[in-house]
Amino acid sequence: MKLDAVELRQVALPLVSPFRTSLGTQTVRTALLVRVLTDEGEGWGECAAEDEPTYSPEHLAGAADAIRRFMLPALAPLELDPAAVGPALRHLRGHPMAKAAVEMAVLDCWLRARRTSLAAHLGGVRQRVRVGVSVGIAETVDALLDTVDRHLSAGYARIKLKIEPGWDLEPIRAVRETFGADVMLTVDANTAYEPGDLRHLAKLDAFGLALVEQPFAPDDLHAHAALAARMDTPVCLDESITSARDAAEAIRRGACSIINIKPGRVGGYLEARRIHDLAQANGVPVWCGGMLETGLGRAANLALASLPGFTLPGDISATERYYHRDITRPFVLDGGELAVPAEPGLGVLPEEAGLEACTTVVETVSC
Ligand SMILES: CSCC[C@@H](NC(=O)CCC(=O)O)C(=O)O
Ligand SMILES: [Mg+2]
Repeated sequence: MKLDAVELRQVALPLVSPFRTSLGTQTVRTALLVRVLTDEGEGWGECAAEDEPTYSPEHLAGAADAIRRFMLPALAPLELDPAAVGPALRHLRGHPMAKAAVEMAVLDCWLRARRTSLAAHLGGVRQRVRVGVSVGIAETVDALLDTVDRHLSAGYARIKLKIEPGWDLEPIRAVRETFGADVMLTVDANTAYEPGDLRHLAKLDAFGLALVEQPFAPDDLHAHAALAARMDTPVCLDESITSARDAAEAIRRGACSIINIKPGRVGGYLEARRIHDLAQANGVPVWCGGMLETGLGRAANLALASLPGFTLPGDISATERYYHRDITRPFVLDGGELAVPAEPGLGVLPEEAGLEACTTVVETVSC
């Protein structure tokens, strides 16, 4: 498959409500979309990078620049298939989310031309996946309880609460006491705590949480291992895991016993599968994290979440959790589950009207 041209498009999707984490508050999701035009058809990819480099070192404008100036010139001369993209970009350091977006577009195009779904290509075993929802830091505990009640009524299989110093034990206790012991509950700190908070964090053991996600800095495996040794509640890593090699090291060091896999963070869906396989070989459950993706990334994440080792509900919420209007058909929760797209490629396409309505920038790079 040969690249003829690549379209880089920025879309801005207003959120239905502000989403606050320890990293800040989001009211709009600006996303970079990659469309490859090839001799075998077209394919779409979505870059997980956000406007600002707060979740990870990447940001949207930098990702677009890295794709435009370095990745496309490296790929243009090649006869491509999805497995060739990673090796062809290996000489470029970092930029996993930018690389993942390009590989995803090549995957979509290549699979559509071969009438194969991404789930089938990755080795999916489920037609539907149980999904959870991520709940931001709220103004008050009462407001949090209202939000959790709404999501439980919608049927979500797991509630994830964002926490940070000053917003942790009290809201978790209130949710547990209000909704009972049977609700699957997790927390995510997005690296907000310091090693000196270890004794405080160990108190999370009192709430029967399914996991505690990324309390410390991405590169502090020692602190995560120390907490894991002090707590019965499993420690899950997110920002720390940017490759299968990172996953192997974190497991070896006892820094995690569960992994949140985000294809953008690790450089693509093929590396995500490698992490899944490695985690399975080590008895480590995995689940699919979210980056407030549009329906393109949401569809691809459902394909990934259909693999056998994805045994915990992921952050793949229904479209309405974040957006009044998406660029693809909406994903609708049914009994706490979402259906895995079975059509070729991603199984979804942007809808012209919706796409144009939220497009802020579009450029075409000839290859
Ligand atoms: C900083 S918010 C994005 C990263 C965050 N993602 C979520 O909380 C889930 C977002 C979603 O539902 O897509 C995480 O660290 O897991
Ligand atoms: Mg996280």
